[in-house]
Amino acid sequence: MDYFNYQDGTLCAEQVSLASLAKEHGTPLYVYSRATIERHWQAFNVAAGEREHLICYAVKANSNLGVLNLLARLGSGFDIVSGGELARVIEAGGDPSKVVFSGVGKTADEIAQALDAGIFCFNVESQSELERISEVATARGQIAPISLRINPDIDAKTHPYISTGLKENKFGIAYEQALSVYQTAASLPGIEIHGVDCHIGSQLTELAPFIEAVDKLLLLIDQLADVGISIAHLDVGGGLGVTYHDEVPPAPSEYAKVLHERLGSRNITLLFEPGRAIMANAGVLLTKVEYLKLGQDKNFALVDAAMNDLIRPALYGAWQNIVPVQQNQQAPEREYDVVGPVCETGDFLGKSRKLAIQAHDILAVRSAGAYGFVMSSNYNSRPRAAEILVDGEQAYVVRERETRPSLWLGEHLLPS
Ligand SMILES: Cc1ncc(COP(=O)(O)O)c(C=O)c1O
Ligand SMILES: N[C@@H](CCCC[NH3+])C(=O)O
Repeated sequence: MDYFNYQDGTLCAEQVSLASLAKEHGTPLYVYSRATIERHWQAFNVAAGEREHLICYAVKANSNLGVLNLLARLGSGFDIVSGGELARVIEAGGDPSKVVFSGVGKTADEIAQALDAGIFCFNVESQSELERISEVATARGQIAPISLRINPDIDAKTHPYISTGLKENKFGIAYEQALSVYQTAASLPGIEIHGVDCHIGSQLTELAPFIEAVDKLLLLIDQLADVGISIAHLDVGGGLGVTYHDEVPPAPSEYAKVLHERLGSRNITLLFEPGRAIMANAGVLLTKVEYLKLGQDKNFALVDAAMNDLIRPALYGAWQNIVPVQQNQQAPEREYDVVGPVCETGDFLGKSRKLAIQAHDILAVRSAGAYGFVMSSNYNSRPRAAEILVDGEQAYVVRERETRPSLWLGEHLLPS
């Protein structure tokens, strides 16, 4: 079931018409559905079943405070990659003791901040980071709970920019070195070994790479047991794909089923770090058609959202569905490139889309809830969009549109 559907010819988020939201709040506008977010999170929670587990939502996918608060209320954990994300989780009412801290470049300040907050686990990405965490913890009289992020050298079969589990990628500790780095970890004063972690990439649409990775990690866990290092949790990362176009990714239940089969009767807590699978199809980006530009070879629909609002099409050549929020009976159907006003040829939201539209119509870019607003920028001095969270018949502004003055807040002219 899709909570974004047409009711009387108008696309709605739950019970709220997107046309009316665009009218009231202006465009570009991000709109999220609470029911969808909750359903997607529960799909993981139910799939994890009776086994001890923690779902650590990947904050990077969408770090809006309203969204984080919603997930915190469900009892979610969080996967963070910066001190800023930790601060947002805490501000939103998230429980720091359910936070895992990933990322290849944690600074000493961020490590200290996470230790003080009492996070669940550091996902350590190199031996040098491990040593630094030990030093920071020891200096503060603390012990850091850690897992090592292992790079299993597996092809996730996704876009190269979001593939993270190959030897050539900067992420994690090489599988061959894992045992020896764990032994170093066991000898360091500020470190307590809790888990094994991996994350091989994002937007995976097949189970095979996940299974291959887990099998390698279970082998490692057995080798660790042989040298007296016991592992309490296995963090399988995020990465489960979604349907943007015609992909058919496995459901969380299918994914969890194979994990349960692999884990069998092992006494091990299972951690997931889903981001996209929870948020992508829980959000849309609304944009208004400003002009139609008809040409001999190409037609352009110039809209008021651009690559600064949603960079996925420009950055990865990503395809996201673009639909009118209201059927336009008057306009002829034509093929358009849907482009923004930014001065770059790469500034497009979609190419060769068949649409029956005219100026002032509102379009919805679907599947925009993950890696949408969070990757937006002020390029071309464009203010960032507002964000709305719909809950049944109610719509809440969870972030106000940037006003022009906020674009130069904190900037200074040279003294005269
Ligand atoms: C360490 C880590 N965990 C979780 C995620 C979330 O991934 P996804 O949004 O594909 O679920 C990412 C991003 O790819 C990541 O780098
Ligand atoms: N930003 C990427 C996903 C990045 C995953 C982060 N590790 C996307 O939009 O698909």
